Amino acid sequence: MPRVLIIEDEYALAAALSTVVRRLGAEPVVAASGLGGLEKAQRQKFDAVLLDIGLPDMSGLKVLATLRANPNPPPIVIITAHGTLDNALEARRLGAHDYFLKPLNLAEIQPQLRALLELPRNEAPQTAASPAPAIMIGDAPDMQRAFAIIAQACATAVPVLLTGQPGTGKTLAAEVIAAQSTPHTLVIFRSDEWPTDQAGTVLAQCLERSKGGTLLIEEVGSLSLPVQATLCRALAQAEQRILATSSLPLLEFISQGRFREDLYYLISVLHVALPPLAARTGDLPALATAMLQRAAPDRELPLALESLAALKGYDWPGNVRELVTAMQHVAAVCSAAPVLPRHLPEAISSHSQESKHLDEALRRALIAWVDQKLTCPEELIPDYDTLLAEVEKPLLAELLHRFEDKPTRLAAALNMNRATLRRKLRELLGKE
Ligand SMILES: Nc1ncnc2c1ncn2[C@@H]1O[C@H](COP(=O)(O)OP(=O)(O)OP(=O)(O)O)[C@@H](O)[C@H]1O
Repeated sequence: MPRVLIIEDEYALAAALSTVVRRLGAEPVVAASGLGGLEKAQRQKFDAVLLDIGLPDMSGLKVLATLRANPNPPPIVIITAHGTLDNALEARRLGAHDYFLKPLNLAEIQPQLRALLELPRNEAPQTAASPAPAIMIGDAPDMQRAFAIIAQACATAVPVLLTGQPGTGKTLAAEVIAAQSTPHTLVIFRSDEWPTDQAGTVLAQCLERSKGGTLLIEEVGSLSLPVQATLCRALAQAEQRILATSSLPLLEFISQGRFREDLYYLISVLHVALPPLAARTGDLPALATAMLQRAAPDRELPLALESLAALKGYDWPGNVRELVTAMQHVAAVCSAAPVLPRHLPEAISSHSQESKHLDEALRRALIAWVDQKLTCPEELIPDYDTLLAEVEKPLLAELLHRFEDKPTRLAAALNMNRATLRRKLRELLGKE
């Protein structure tokens, strides 16, 4: 029986990971600290290691390096709460096989772990017939909410509606859910690909083919009203699980009489809303790194800070799909690391030009402001700390606003000392 070492100090997470490992027919061994994990790894042979970066006694990266220094180390998957580029790149550099972001979506981990352990199919009855879907990346609060519902969907067989702009990952999320259903047969029907007169027939065929498995109806809002009526009747005695996606505003369609309300309720027992990429720019470093690794698996292509800034400044109308293409472009044109703004597609790199203009505008405004402060007798010139406080005040107010007025989130995101931040908020903004 394969053995998996779980080095994780959060008891609940270690227990959940143990369940996943056991479900895969492997034996979990848990260590709650880095040293404990290293000791266990010395004594026993493991087929895989799940390693938390944030351990109480030592850095997970240190544990990773030590484990990797052994002859024939097993594949090591990093679990990190901070989806930062640095962590991910460092873990990759040290030879980590993969990394997962906290909070974990156990449903996603299962296929990855199964592939890692290379379990034969008969030892792993839950294995998806189709290849395991790619892992979904996302640390943003909206993505975490979506993951929580995806996890619930994986645990039941009720219909799920997945909504979001094109390219936000609706199909990917549906594939993740279908891979967890038994059996795993997934039939996909794309409503907007068929002329109205054929859609009904093709849908009926798909309903027949997917019996006992899952039917994914893509762009359900494109179905004509007669086909919607047929679907409603079919769903009353559905012999398959129904997943549906929509990038169209179904509720608006209902009020306009273009979408049946009863069908909406039938297909949306669970509702996963996937946020647009521009609303979760914090996920861009991890997403872009993963896409780059996929596009250039044999090369390390870290993104320069200016390139990251350009990615964050762009509005991503094509969402994650556009990011996938952008990183394929980078892999094709960038021959030596790091990835610079000039390696990005034109539409995106022009945003870094925009940020240069902004920097220039700020510099000019600052010159004018300093001129004004210094235009007085020398003894009246404010001291440096006063000037600095005047600049820092609007900066802090703006940053705090961006982090929902939550100093703890601001401190974590900008790597600030929490006590220092609180003091500054009190002194500069009068916030307690
Ligand atoms: N959270 C994510 N993590 C990793 N990859 C993602 C994520 N979301 C989307 N992708 C990738 O982005 C691409 C587009 O995703 P997908 O096809 O699922 O979008 P969609 O919302 O179904 O689009 P459409 O509405 O056009 O059908 C795919 O390559 C998918 O693997």
